[in-house]
Amino acid sequence: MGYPPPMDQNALKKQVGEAALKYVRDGMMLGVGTGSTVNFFIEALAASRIQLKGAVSSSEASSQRLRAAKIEVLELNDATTCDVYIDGADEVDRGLRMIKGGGAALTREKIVAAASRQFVCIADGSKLVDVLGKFPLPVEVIPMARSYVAREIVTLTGGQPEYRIGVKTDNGNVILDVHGLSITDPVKLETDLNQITGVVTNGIFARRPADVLLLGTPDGVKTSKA
Ligand SMILES: O=C[C@H](O)[C@H](O)[C@H](O)COP(=O)(O)O
Repeated sequence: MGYPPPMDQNALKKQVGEAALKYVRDGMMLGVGTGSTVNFFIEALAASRIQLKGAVSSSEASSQRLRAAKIEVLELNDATTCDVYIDGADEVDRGLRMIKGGGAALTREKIVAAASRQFVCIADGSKLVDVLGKFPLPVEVIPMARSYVAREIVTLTGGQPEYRIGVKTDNGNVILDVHGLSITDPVKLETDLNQITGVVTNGIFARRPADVLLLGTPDGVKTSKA
């Protein structure tokens, strides 16, 4: 006996999900992301006494969880803006730029993030990287353009796009995951990929990075600001 057992990834996700409550106040319009880390945040929010004005959700899955927690979910068009957006990431760098979309929710996430005053990213320590791209980059594509877009991505990036078989986004589109990238200029690649006809959006969040990163580590939650 002596040393406590190491914290597993889920314990670290729970830790940051709970820590994110600090950024949420009564009367706020809250943007809510998608994924296992956000699910811990929704649990913590449901158990808290915080009375929101409402929430805007980035996926059908998160909307269901919010409603189950008796939190009113509004359309972004009705809410107009969100005070804070809380979401996870598949990778995040020290400039608080991210890769997102491992759960196929990237487009709605990017929209809600864009319409929010503050973006708080919550992630376990394994998500922190020096250079984005080890995690295959998700790109949401209009179904009929899939092969064309895949060829254009090869030409543009040299990466290898892989069709995420059996997955349809909440917007009715498909996902290409691009392997083999080392993204040294995330703003440029985010912009360039979005110029390919048939791309809805890609999972680089660099033009609108997070404002705050809460990183779960065995030594506690580490906070970084942009
Ligand atoms: O599409 C999914 C989202 O971008 C998630 O935020 C991302 O995949 C991280 O998910 P998790 O918290 O489950 O690691």
